[in-house]
Amino acid sequence: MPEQKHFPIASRRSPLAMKQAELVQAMIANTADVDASQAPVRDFVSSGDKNLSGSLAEIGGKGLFTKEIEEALLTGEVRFAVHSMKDMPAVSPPGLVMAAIPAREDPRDVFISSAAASPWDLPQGAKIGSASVRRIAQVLARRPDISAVTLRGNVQTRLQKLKDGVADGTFLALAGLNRLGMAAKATAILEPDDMLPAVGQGALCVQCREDDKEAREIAAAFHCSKTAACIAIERAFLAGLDGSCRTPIAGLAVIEHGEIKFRGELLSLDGMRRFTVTCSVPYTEGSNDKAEKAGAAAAAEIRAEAGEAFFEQLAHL
Ligand SMILES: NCc1[nH]cc(CCC(=O)O)c1CC(=O)O
Repeated sequence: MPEQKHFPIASRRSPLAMKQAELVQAMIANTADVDASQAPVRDFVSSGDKNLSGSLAEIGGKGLFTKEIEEALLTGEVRFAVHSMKDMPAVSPPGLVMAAIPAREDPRDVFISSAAASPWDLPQGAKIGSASVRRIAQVLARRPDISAVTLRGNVQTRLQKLKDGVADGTFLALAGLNRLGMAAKATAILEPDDMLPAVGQGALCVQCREDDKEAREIAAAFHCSKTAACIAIERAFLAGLDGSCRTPIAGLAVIEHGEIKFRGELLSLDGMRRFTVTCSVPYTEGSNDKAEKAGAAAAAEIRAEAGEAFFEQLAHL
């Protein structure tokens, strides 16, 4: 009798996370000698999802959304886990690997509001709702008159809170809206020059146990090496700066004419100080060494410009 293949996929329970896991389930079914029923999606409630009060920074930051799922991978309860790349901590926990980075969705942010066509057109003293220190700092940098309230929860919850009048506008990743078929909810798509996205935004991470050769081989078939090169430079930049979600950090790499072009940004929480760096390196398929070095160098450049006092101040908040 042939061996029964079983490749359960772990996901967070939110509608977006489940949708992302289903996308990966289809990739697995497409590439491997496995059908979807052999790769069921299992949902996990993370401590990040249970705790909807306060900002991400207050309740413990990155890692909060991935811990339970990583444990299930390590025990063998699941063979794959699907995460949003931007929620991944800078370092992989021991025993686990990023087995695949599928092709990236649109990395841009969107603005949602019934009060203005863009965040820059909001009335004087308007209130934005967000839990992202990056988005808040980026708005404050241009509109110091605007105030921010914490707005968390999944896409649906946030849209409802906006309707309830909790804030005059909010921001979401276009990738999430696209995957949920909800892009029509966007009032405006923000170009990276206007709002540089979070590192990893729009990309997924398919995680496996390091010693699970069979699962890793399946994942390799839907790995996108161009996306991975962009993620390599972005995450090296993030790691070189701090890596937590308490710091307003943005970064985006794109590949154009064989070059990886990167822009990174560091802001103070109030948006009053803003440091930008750009760099480019040749794209080499299959090797991300140069990309990683360039991301680390970009971080070092910004660190030197901002000065260590800038980081010490953040650490004491
Ligand atoms: N921080 C939560 C989170 N993690 C990933 C996404 C969106 C999907 C993506 O960036 O791939 C979101 C929601 C949002 O920022 O709107």
